[in-house]
Amino acid sequence: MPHGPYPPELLTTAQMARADRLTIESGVAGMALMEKAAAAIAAAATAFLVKTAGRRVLVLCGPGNNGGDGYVAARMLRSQRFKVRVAALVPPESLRGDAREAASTWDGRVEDATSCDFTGVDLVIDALFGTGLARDIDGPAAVLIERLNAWRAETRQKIIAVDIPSGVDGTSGAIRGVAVQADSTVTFFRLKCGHLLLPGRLRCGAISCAHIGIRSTVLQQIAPQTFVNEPDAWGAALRLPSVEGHKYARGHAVVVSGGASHTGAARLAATAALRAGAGLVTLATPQDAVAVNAPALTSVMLRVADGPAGLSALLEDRRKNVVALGPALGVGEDCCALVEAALAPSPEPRAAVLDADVLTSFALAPERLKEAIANAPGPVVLTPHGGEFARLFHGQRWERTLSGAPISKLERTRDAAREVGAVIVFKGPDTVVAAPDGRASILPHATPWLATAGSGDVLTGIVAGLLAQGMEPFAAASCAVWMHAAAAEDFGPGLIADDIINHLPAAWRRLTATQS
Ligand SMILES: NC(=O)C1=CN([C@@H]2O[C@H](COP(=O)(O)OP(=O)(O)OC[C@H]3O[C@@H](n4cnc5c(N)ncnc54)[C@H](OP(=O)(O)O)[C@@H]3O)[C@@H](O)[C@H]2O)[C@@H](O)CC1
Ligand SMILES: [K+]
Repeated sequence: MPHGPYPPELLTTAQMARADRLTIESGVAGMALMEKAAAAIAAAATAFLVKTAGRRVLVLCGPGNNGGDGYVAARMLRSQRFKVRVAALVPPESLRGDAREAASTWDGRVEDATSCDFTGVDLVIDALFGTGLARDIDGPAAVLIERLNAWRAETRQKIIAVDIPSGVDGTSGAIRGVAVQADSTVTFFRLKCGHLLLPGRLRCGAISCAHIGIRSTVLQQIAPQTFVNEPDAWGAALRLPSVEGHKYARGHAVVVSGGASHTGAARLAATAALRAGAGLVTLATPQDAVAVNAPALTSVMLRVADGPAGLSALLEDRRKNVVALGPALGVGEDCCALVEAALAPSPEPRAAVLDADVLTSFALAPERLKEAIANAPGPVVLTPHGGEFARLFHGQRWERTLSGAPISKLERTRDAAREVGAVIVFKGPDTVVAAPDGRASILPHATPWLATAGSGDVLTGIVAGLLAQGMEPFAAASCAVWMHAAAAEDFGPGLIADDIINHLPAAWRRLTATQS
């Protein structure tokens, strides 16, 4: 699993190549970057070998600069008296540029990687393909990677990946044919999106990021729009309660309840909105559910709001600045009408969070949802999981471009956010948040225990609670995803949705510690 914290920006492979290029154009030799990259790899390998008393290292080198890093790391490890073998996919004489120069610094034997033997090896360094991977791997290289993975599974020996496990697409996280299963990955300058997106993330093991002499000022020209979802990315937008503030200054969220036999989800969302810091939260309940909701609430207020007219009347109070609906609301026309009431123009700004049954209800009429969002009196956040996303944005089912390049969850979320004009939280182990202006964040880690009933309802509530406090919507959605994961991590195994709510104070403590 990834280890954070990481530098905030995430790059595509094209952006990373540009960072390399800009650095080299500014007068830093490509070989100097490669030496530093290799030194980081050698340091990771040494730490592992010392810990495990291992001695024998096999470095697998590919046809580009990733292979170049491998040759230099091999030389460095041999100078520390480890027993190092190098096996390459192509003869060193066929290499070009920095990779050729790097290979020339290795004066030992170079074996043919496609027939190399793993027997007795303590550690493999995977320097086959990095950010230059351009197509699916097939033929002898694919067979080699399959043999390598089988060796690891059988012997439980370890693999360190140079930059990214070979076969993982650095931009999309897709597996291009086959991919190395690494135990750790040492990347350079900034993580790539493919390190955090599934399935790529699962191939990386623990990820570390080394500084190799690329200055962060190159990012001014590259202007990345994707960020690791950690407090560095959105902490500045947090609204912490002030000493002189009162509850109305922290906003008033309304959460809409389903009917009498479907009330729990909305109560989870409402309680989570309070814990996320909303000053007041009202549960808008149909008359038939009052008797169920009333005894189950304490700090959340209860108001009857029957149908779209009832909700419109409730929202006439201009202090109610956020409305959340979807959890257990029921799928169908009634649900769509409630959403239209919630998003109806209003003299005061009012944000909305739409989840669950709302997303399914509009699956057959996405244009209608788009129109309601366009006329809404404030920002809108949609929080689909994979199934809801696929239903609502079925036009975006393609996973590859016409040229065969994978289209990532990140790009699909970004396109959908632009298309619908709302911030989208595409949930999953690699939750992506994207804004219509192109900004996006990816959650670097989430406990599998978060996949539990009601977890999504709690997330909806946290987003609503942060929006109520006036947080900018992309930051609010990203922060909510982070807090949700942090609370779950704090609780640990056995988690149920109620525990996420109860552990939000721990997430707040972690968050405020990063801000001081
Ligand atoms: N100076 C720098 O820039 C620095 C770069 N650094 C390091 O360089 C790495 C990037 O290097 P890179 O751009 O040379 O790409 P890399 O990943 O080695 O592969 C390209 C080669 O693979 C080939 N190929 C592609 N796909 C294939 C496939 N499916 N099956 C078979 N072949 C395939 C492709 O062939 P082609 O497409 O040209 O036919 C080409 O020959 C980066 O990850 C980092 O480790 C660091 O040292 C810091 C300084
Ligand atoms: K690699």
